[in-house]
Amino acid sequence: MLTWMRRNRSSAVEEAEKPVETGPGDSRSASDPAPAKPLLSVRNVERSFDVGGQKLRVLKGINLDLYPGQLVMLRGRSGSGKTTLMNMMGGLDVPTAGEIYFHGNPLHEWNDDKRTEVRRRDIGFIFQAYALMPLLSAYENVELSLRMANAPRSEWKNRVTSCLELVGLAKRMHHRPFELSGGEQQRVAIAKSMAHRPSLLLADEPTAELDSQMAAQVMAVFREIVAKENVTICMTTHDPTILEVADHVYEMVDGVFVSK
Ligand SMILES: Nc1ncnc2c1ncn2[C@@H]1O[C@H](COP(=O)(O)OP(=O)(O)OP(=O)(O)O)[C@@H](O)[C@H]1O
Repeated sequence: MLTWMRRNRSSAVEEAEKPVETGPGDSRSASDPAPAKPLLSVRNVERSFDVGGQKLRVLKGINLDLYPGQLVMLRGRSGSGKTTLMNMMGGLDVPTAGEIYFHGNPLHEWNDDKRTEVRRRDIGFIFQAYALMPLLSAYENVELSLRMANAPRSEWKNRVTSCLELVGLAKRMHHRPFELSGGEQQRVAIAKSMAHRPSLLLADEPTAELDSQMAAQVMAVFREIVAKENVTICMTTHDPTILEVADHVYEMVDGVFVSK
């Protein structure tokens, strides 16, 4: 219950948490608010796997900060290490070396149970394949995520309805996945991933299965969620046509970030 209420922030707080743009022309005075703290920080992260007795170095010293209210993209060739990094940002895996802080907490030091708890409460995942329950309607799929997050039952109806409205599916609420297009199914998956009010949404190739028009709709929904829900979205993509929607793009080549 507390968790649920904690995420219902006032708009004043949301404004205060937005990142402050700084740059060469920035003329912030002493009275201006301090820059926002990162929601998630990745510091010198490395990840290796043992493959057939050999050490395979996949991530070779990654640094990244995600701020509240940002849409960030990771771009790179297949095999460059994007999913490996996302798995660690979401607490599904831990680095071989380096540190990951989520809300200032050392995710890299936490055991599996503690990371699972944070994941359930405060992180949402969106995958390339939509991960919906086939026999449940769009409404029931989204409701399921509130049940699993132990949100109070009295909140379910309003929250499910508003999430499905936000992704533009108010009129498709009672359709089951097979009665929806790929783009609509992905938008249900987005509504499902954000219903419990996570502060971070991680999306691995969310537009890979979609045509360009459906991909554009999904990206418009992402921008809307970032603006209205005070959530940070980090997604991977191969698609150069959607990069302009991002606040920041990290380009990954062979386990390191390179400047574009
Ligand atoms: N558990 C694992 N054990 C061994 N090797 C792994 C493991 N996970 C990932 N790898 C290897 O790490 C490399 C990077 O994989 P990763 O899935 O992170 O790339 P990616 O950039 O997300 O690729 P794609 O765009 O195709 O999804 C690949 O060579 C992969 O085979």
